Amino acid sequence: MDMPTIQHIRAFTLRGAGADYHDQGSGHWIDDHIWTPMAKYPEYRQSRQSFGINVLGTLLVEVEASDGTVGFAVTTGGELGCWIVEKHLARFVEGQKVTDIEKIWDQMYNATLYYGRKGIVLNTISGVDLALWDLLAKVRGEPVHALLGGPVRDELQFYMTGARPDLAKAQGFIGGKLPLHHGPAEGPEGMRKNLELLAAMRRQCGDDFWLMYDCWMGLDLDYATRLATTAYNEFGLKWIEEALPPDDYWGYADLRRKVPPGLLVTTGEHEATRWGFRLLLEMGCCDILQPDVGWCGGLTELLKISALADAHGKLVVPHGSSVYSYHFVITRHNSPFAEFLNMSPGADQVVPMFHPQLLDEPVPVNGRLKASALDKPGFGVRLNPDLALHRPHTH
Ligand SMILES: C[C@H](O)[C@H](O)[C@@H](O)[C@@H](O)C(=O)O
Ligand SMILES: [Mg+2]
Repeated sequence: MDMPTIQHIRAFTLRGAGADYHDQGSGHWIDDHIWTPMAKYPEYRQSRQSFGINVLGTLLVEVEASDGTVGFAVTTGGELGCWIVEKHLARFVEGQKVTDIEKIWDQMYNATLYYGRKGIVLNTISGVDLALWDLLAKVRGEPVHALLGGPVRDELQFYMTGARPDLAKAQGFIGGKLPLHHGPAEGPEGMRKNLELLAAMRRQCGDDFWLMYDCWMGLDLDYATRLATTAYNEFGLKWIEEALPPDDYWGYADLRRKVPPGLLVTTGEHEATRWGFRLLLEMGCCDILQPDVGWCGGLTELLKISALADAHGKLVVPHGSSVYSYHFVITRHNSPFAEFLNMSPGADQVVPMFHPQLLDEPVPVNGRLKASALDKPGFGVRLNPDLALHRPHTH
């Protein structure tokens, strides 16, 4: 079978939720006094949007093959990502066969090494890579998971991230991950509030339901150790997530040695490439790796990260990224469950994570998603045709 070639790559920006899921309206749980590394400044404590968590917006990458097939993907990247695609990466994509995914990835990564390695450049490479997997799978008329070796289980099971673990339990999820609202700058009073919230959720959810705290890089080693120890010993916290800044590999290794055996330390959503995750593994930083497939280098890189973690006996539970992680998780033995980020303002409705950008985006039913729900070509989603696309740059 002669494989078609990639004729065009186009990059667009989109505003308003979607892949840049922090870009929400006011009154949303995801922007309500959640602790961050900026929260030491009182003026940036109430709202993460106040310091710019949503400045990037969504990057939409579209790739069109010579047979007319179009693949696409969305991630966090906005206009910066558009520039990188149109002015730099396009030359490695156009003219290549739709099967040349590995070569394209290597050229995108090495050509941007002098200014990339992580952050917006890897977000952008991830977006291109996911669009290429969508395209190849559509050309072959298969779901992406079939190109990865196929499902290893009949269904996905999810924990839910949001302000209402009590509702997550009622909706059939296996656990609830809370955002942390207070940190070191708010002293003992803040610590007390963190523990009171967890205590209340434990009372409402019972003893067996998983409860986790997501600290979004915002703590120091001493505070994280004290919070984790009391939260585990008194309220059965299952894991403490992203307690420290991503570059503090040494801090994570210390935290993991200091916390009680049985409490899991997790991180990785702001880490990128197999080399970054190798550092997390070899320095003993965490028990579960949580790469975001739209930020770590895409599916091509996530497969490498996953194999490395598997050899170390570690789980890979990708940071919530909708269908882009579901097609991966269903095919990996060391990814036994997935994250579902609740994007309803009150964290009380199960709504598509990347709404309104993806049509046909599957959502968990009773906290689960049958593998068969992913059996459409590509990632199985369509771009909402009513969206206002903006192409800020061309090549
Ligand atoms: C809920 C957290 O503060 C973040 O907003 C969330 O995106 C991420 O850390 C997660 O693990 O879902
Ligand atoms: Mg997180």
